[in-house]
Amino acid sequence: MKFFLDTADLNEIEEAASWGAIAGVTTNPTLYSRIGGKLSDFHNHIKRICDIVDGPVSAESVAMTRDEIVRDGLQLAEIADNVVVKVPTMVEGLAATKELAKHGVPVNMTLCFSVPQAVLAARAGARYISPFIGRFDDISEDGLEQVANIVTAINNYDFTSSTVNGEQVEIIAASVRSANHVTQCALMGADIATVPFGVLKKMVQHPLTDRGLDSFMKDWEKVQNA
Ligand SMILES: O=C(CO)[C@@H](O)[C@H](O)[C@H](O)[C@H](O)COP(=O)(O)O
Repeated sequence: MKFFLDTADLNEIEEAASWGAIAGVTTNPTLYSRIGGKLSDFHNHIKRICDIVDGPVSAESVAMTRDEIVRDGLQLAEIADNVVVKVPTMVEGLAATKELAKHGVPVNMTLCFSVPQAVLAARAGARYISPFIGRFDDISEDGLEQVANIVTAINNYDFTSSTVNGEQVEIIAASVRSANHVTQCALMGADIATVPFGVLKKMVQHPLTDRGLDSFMKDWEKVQNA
């Protein structure tokens, strides 16, 4: 399983990259607005992220029609070799994904909430598919179960004939809110979990690690004073 960082914050990306923990970054319009991002600086900002991270960096198109998404996507793909264009799972998005894949541009189909949406995304040539966990939990449904169904359905088939360079489509579990979400995603075989920095920090922690470390340090002090 790989981890992407779900943020547009350069400090968080630099810190997490220094831990050797992340294989990529995902951003979205909300995350960019959260850091006070400006439209005029968007492409430069994505470039800065691409310079820090040695792996795919998802940048979202906010266009709504096929042609606009394709135009937007081709421009985003020009920013750096590791840009992945994020496209919403909708009819225009599927058509744009097919077109972008033909141009050799990898697409991450986002806002995916069902097995049929995921299979359609894979057929259209998406390189990544992002089902959301937390948003289901927000409406009192089981987000983990939905993502597990999508992982199973996608793994039932070979979609390599549709993707750029015949690469295998990968599932990015998104809207991850807790370390337990990560545990369950790993057990169900999700390829990637994209996690906010706060969740990444919690993933490192365990109270028994802290307790064990504390007792080792105390015993080592005894050794020094013996
Ligand atoms: O779609 C992807 C990754 O491909 C993510 O960036 C996705 O937009 C985010 O995980 C979600 O928007 C965050 O969701 P939430 O925790 O705010 O509900």
